[in-house]
Amino acid sequence: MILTTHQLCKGFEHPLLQDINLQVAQGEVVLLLGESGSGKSTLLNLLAGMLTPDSGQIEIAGHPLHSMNDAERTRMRRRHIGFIYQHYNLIPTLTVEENLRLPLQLNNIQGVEERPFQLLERVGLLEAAQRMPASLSGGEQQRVAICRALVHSPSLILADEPTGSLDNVTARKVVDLMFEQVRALGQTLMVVSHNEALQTQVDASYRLHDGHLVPLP
Ligand SMILES: Nc1ncnc2c1ncn2[C@@H]1O[C@H](COP(=O)(O)OP(=O)(O)OP(=O)(O)O)[C@@H](O)[C@H]1O
Repeated sequence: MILTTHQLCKGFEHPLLQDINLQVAQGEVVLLLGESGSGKSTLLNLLAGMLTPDSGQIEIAGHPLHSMNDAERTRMRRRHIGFIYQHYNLIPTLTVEENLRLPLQLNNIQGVEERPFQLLERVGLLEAAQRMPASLSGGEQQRVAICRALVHSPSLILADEPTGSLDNVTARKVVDLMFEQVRALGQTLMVVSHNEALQTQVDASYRLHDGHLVPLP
């Protein structure tokens, strides 16, 4: 398993996530649905090591996230997680190419100098390599962000409402492209969305409801 959680619990003023048990295998694409405020982003942030659980365990690629200190969790996140945000979160002062080189530099990954260009070509944005993010449309920025999440071949890609800022037509194209690239590269993805129709495009779907993770048929 690439991702395992055991009896994971998290609350703020009130209990939010209760006894979350989840298993995701290498290469699986998983959809997480749930009403606004049900805790979807909180669960993703726990899996990314950006929040710590109140109790329970999280293992990513066999590494026990729950028992790591802050520095270890940051290293783990950089190396093993690719994150796709609703608002793209590209670094505005770096070119598209430089944005894609950053995960490689942070992880000291060498010998893959062509990889940013190969990924940009796959998403139809090779000509945009030297442009600044602000000069790209929202859909184009999200295609770059998908490349950034894939570039260091992380164990797990987490996407939090990746099409939430896009119009319907662009959203559809971007999400299709994200699934296509993730599957072509054999990557593992967990995507949060409000779009129930995505259930037909994934391997497993869950709904967060009343603090519990309910598998959908
Ligand atoms: N750091 C925090 N401190 C206090 N409360 C928080 C914190 N983070 C999240 N919450 C609360 O936890 C609940 C769940 O938030 P979360 O963002 O995980 O929901 P969500 O399912 O992703 O919602 P949406 O679909 O609207 O993005 C909300 O009531 C939110 O206010």
